[in-house]
Amino acid sequence: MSHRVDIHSYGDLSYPKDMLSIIQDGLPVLNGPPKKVVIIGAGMAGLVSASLLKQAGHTVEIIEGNDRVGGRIYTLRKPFSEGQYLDVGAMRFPDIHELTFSYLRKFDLPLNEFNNENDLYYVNGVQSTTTTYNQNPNVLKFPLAPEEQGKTAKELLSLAVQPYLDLYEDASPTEQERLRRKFDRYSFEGFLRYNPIGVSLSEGAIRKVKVLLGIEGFPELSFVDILLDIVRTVFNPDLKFYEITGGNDLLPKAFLPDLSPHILYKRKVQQIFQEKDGVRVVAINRNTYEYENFKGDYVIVTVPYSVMQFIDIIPYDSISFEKWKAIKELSYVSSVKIGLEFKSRFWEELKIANVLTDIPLRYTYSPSPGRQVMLGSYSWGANANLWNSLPERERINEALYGLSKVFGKRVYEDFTKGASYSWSQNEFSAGCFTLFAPNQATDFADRLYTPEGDIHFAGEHTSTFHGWVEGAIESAVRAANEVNER
Ligand SMILES: Cc1cc2nc3c(=O)[nH]c(=O)nc-3n(C[C@H](O)[C@H](O)[C@H](O)COP(=O)(O)OP(=O)(O)OC[C@H]3O[C@@H](n4cnc5c(N)ncnc54)[C@H](O)[C@@H]3O)c2cc1C
Ligand SMILES: N[C@@H](Cc1ccccc1)C(=O)O
Repeated sequence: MSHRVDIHSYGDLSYPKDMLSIIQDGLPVLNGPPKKVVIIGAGMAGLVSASLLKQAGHTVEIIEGNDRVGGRIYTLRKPFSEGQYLDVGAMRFPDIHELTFSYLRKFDLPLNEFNNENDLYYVNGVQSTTTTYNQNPNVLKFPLAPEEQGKTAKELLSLAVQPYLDLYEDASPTEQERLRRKFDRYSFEGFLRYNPIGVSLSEGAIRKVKVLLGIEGFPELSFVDILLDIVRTVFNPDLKFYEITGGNDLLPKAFLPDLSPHILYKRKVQQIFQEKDGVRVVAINRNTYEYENFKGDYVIVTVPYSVMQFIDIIPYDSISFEKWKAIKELSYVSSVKIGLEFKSRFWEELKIANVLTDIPLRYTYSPSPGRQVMLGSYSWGANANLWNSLPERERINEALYGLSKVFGKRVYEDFTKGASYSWSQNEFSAGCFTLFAPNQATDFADRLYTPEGDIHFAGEHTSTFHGWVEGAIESAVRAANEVNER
């Protein structure tokens, strides 16, 4: 699979070229009077759009429901020891995400490589190093058809999707859009079973692909979105991943010296009024439980559409039926992460850092040197919902038990403290990130991001990089440019 993730960007700015120049040189300072812009949400989309608009001379006010900036970039430091932490939200940045790296460099944040390599499979009751598996893929005992024998999950997936990629890879953006829509009706599982243009895989081969390429939790979701967002990034061995040394929350926090005076925390927005002279945002102040009004010429909403359903827009029909449909139907994936702090880095003795398994853990990532908090379990979709059934204490016990099957009783001897985070139980996201269901790319198309009246929309869900910080930034640059040009 090719190194570059194919890019189609919404709006009239090119990705990454136009967007990089805006990040580096600012928005064009237009000759109109400065505008008052209310921005809802202080995650990356809110922070980037606010910083660009402020730099271009506009007045910005950021209304944030939580008590911190960052949103789904969240570095959990309590209850871990001093200097220890777990990124329970965004944890890795692929080096092809040029907008993200533009900000990491702009703020001169210290980076270290994120070890994204899988060392061990524990699947179908079999433990095998990745090396052994690559030499003999049959070692994991998936029941395969004769012509599938000896093939890795990546080879099986290529059998099925390469004809689509061959069509797509060198096509024009218009042709790529047509192809995306043509295959938008397929779920990932559906494409592999009824393959419209390639080899249909056996049931055993489909399970092998789902488990080993991270789709097991949401095979019912869009083939096209999953292929672009996960398979060709997270499981792409050609990409290098990085993290911020000290925690990824240092990225949103880097905006604070400039934006702190403009952020109001613990204000949960409940209504947006579109009025003759602009917009009025009503929020409940979580300190005083009083309602507060914020007026502006325009508003940029960066809130995930999942929780956007708790916000009224008045008049209701001041935004289109199609936009309401997108807000009410857009698919969000759940995710649970479990952090376990240990006295030692015992996994180094076994030379096993990252594990991919079909037991409830699903993915285990060991921390970079100097850190003792392991991401004991990281799961998505249905696999995450399994963990949502457990109270915190049980989640930690089950995660330790799962790890002990790989790492032995050292897990219990060295364990000191743990914590879990479930994103579907977060009132400010009600999920982890967007992943289209079949037909949603076609159904929603441009409606996801287009402004309506004086309301503009940003956030990873309105971007072409669902589930990545890159998407939040891309959407923020687009939305800030839209407002700046009005
Ligand atoms: C578990 C997990 C793992 C991830 N891994 C990666 C990764 O490794 N690499 C990567 O690049 N990306 C990753 N992502 C995706 C990345 O974190 C997001 O795409 C990005 O942070 C989203 O930014 P945003 O500004 O669009 O939304 P958010 O960060 O969600 O910001 C929205 C803001 O709005 C606020 N808000 C919500 N409702 C209201 C309201 N009613 N009133 C006021 N404020 C409100 C929220 O508190 C939040 O601060 C991951 C996400 C999760 C959850
Ligand atoms: N950004 C997520 C990967 C992801 C993106 C989009 C959909 C699903 C998963 C991570 O790195 O963990």
